[in-house]
Amino acid sequence: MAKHIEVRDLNIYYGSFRAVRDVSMTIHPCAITALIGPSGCGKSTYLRALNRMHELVPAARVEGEVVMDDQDLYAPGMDPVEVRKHVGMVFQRPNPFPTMSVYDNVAAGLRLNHRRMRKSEMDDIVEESLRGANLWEEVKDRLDKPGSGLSGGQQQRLCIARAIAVKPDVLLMDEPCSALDPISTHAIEDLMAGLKENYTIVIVTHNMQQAARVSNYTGFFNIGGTGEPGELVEIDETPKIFSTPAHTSTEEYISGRFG
Ligand SMILES: Nc1ncnc2c1ncn2[C@@H]1O[C@H](COP(=O)(O)OP(=O)(O)OP(=O)(O)O)[C@@H](O)[C@H]1O
Repeated sequence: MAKHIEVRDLNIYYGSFRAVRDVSMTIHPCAITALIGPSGCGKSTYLRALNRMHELVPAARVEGEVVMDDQDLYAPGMDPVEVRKHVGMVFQRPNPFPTMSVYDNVAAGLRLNHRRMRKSEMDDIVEESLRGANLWEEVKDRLDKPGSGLSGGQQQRLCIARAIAVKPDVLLMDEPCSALDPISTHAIEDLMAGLKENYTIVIVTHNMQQAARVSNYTGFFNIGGTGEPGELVEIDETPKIFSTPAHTSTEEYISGRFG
């Protein structure tokens, strides 16, 4: 079930370096929120803080709150592994497990998460996830073949199927189309449009046309200068950000004057 997220005063560090300063935002359920901004402004760092992946980097830490439907993901005692089950992630480069079959790639998370599951039940979830990722028709006759044998766009949809198989509430996507050709990009964008009916989706993208095409809300991040932390300049409904943003720097960025 798609969840509402309230981020409050998030500061994100790598050791003593503060990469992201004081971000607060509302992330709406059943909608796509795009994060845009120049290189190094902390978009990916911020995205990884939303499912507690940031802390996997040695000496990395986060201050502030990420409240998902009243539950602070950073509350004491909250298990980060449990958080990552509810907040799934799709990365820039398709990263299927190379030696695993298409089927096993989708089943991998389920096998980790669930106690015993009947084969027929597993088959159903694998099919449902591949259908959900718009890939079933292309792979249903090669489920036992290696996932690495698929095209780049198919591999990325396989990774999305793997992410949704465990039924997360939120899907984080870090530039999911940057390694893909235009046709595969189009397929992923179509897929996102369908997925948002059931998920809260946050996507980092360098491609402003993509943000404008797929997202309902857009957040613009910027950075004061080298060594300075990234900050959220503004977030609003996407048409508003791309037509009448509140800040000059947003207008300059989306019109291509920097970044
Ligand atoms: N593992 C790390 N250790 C130390 N600093 C890091 C690490 N990863 C990122 N940073 C720094 O944190 C800042 C934000 O980086 P981040 O990758 O989040 O930016 P970004 O906006 O996603 O950039 P891009 O658009 O180029 O992917 C940068 O100054 C970067 O050098």
